[in-house]
Amino acid sequence: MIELHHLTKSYGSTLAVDDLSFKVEPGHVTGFLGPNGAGKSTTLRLILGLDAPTSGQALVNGRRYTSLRRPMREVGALLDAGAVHGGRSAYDHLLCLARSNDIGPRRVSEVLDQAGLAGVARKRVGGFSLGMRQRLGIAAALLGDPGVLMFDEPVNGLDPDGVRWIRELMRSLAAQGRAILLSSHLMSEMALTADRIVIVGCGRLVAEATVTELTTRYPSLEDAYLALTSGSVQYGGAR
Ligand SMILES: Nc1ncnc2c1ncn2[C@@H]1O[C@H](COP(=O)(O)OP(=O)(O)OP(=O)(O)O)[C@@H](O)[C@H]1O
Repeated sequence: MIELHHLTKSYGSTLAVDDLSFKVEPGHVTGFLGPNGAGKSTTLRLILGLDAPTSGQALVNGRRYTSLRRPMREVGALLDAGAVHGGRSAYDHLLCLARSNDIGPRRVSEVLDQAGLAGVARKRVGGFSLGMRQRLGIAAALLGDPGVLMFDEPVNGLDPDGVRWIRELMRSLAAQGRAILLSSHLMSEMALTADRIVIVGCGRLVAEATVTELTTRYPSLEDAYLALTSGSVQYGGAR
């Protein structure tokens, strides 16, 4: 479970996250939506201890990320699939991560298999396509078999087969009782994958509802999103 309590982060005069409170419960895929610059990535970074909140707190299983003894066993995350050493093989990349968290090599092979990368496990990551890097990032997130998982735009660069794989993976991870936080701008995919939605705008909570509630009140999830965020779009193009 992820819990945010009045989470706030400012960078100079920019209030990136503003008094944000919500929970990501086990057994659900919670979609995390908001316009560009709404504070989604900052929130994910704060949950992972990659940045410190100005005030408030983000807890994973009741504790701050930085106080988790073996963090990969509690929470896995895909934030930036490009952040990988290109000179290493996929297997070696995952093995390094595994060793730092007391995870054995058998698990490395399991997640490579699960991510469909077993055939390229010994190839250098530098030669991977964007979709293959996404798959590797997902394999890394799964490495510690964590109960909490966070994914930032996981379908970026994936082909239709990969998109369906991600959708089914997210749903099966939730069905196993894990808490999944999924950030994406792809409304059609979100409607098929998530069952709960949190929408932020200008760092603040705009809406928290089930997909069913939103699609009952509005013609589609996209319509709900556009109506609810109309006042908080900072970078809208001319129409
Ligand atoms: N390290 C930083 N230093 C200064 N400002 C930052 C930093 N990180 C984020 N910001 C600012 O905080 C705000 C929220 O950014 P953030 O990346 O969290 O938004 P987002 O919802 O993830 O956007 P997108 O959908 O475009 O990825 C933006 O105004 C951004 O410019």
